[in-house]
Amino acid sequence: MIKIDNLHKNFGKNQVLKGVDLGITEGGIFAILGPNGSGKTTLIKSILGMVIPDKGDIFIDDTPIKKSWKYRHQIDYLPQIANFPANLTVKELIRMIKDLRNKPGDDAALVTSFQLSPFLDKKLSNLSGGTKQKVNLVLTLMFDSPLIILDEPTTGLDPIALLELKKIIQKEKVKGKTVLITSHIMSFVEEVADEIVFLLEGKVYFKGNIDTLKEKTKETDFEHAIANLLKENNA
Ligand SMILES: Nc1ncnc2c1ncn2[C@@H]1O[C@H](COP(=O)(O)OP(=O)(O)OP(=O)(O)O)[C@@H](O)[C@H]1O
Repeated sequence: MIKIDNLHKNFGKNQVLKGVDLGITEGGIFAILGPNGSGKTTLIKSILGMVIPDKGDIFIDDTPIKKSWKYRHQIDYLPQIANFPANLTVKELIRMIKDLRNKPGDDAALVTSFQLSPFLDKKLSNLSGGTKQKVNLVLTLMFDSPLIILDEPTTGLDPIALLELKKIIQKEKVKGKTVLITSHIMSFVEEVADEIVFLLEGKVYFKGNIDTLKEKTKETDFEHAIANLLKENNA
């Protein structure tokens, strides 16, 4: 579904991606991990065409994304930081995003799952951080696209919302969707991810499932296995 060849991206002197090669097959949940600043968001934004790489190619369903934009209709994206127009109500924002995408969106079940009904007529500026994140998730997950990209979806969520999010992501996977997630919450990653893609030093340092990672690092616990990857590299 996604193929990335030798991707490079610099921001000035800061070489963030230094030859990323990655293949993501269709169907399943893939966690993109790595220390702060390792380039996870840069990689995601490159896939979305929001960051233009200096070198390398990205293919989605065998088509290069360069100079193309139509492929983005097939992607539902949750940005790490969402900037909502403060004066709109939640209901108005949901309607606006549906109009903008010109696609039917099924928000009702998500509003129920995240217990957002009492907030529908409230202005976005009056919502708490966690409630804003739930709205952000509704805006992303209400469309039925084959590829879902979630940048730090767990930020600010309470335990009930976190449980709902896990259920929703698993349901999407069962439907055959491909889900890319970044998260610093290792327990969440361990529960949902089929595969780990670990970025370090601008490259994919490890790709595989959690059992393989544990074997490779000789750790029985996932969090320690990840820490071990970093130690191994002296990062
Ligand atoms: N638009 C930009 N202009 C300049 N530097 C940028 C820009 N976007 C990202 N960077 C830099 O690129 C590096 C990678 O950032 P990125 O946000 O991709 O990392 P990340 O792995 O997602 O980090 P985190 O775990 O903290 O979210 C950082 O050093 C960051 O400062």
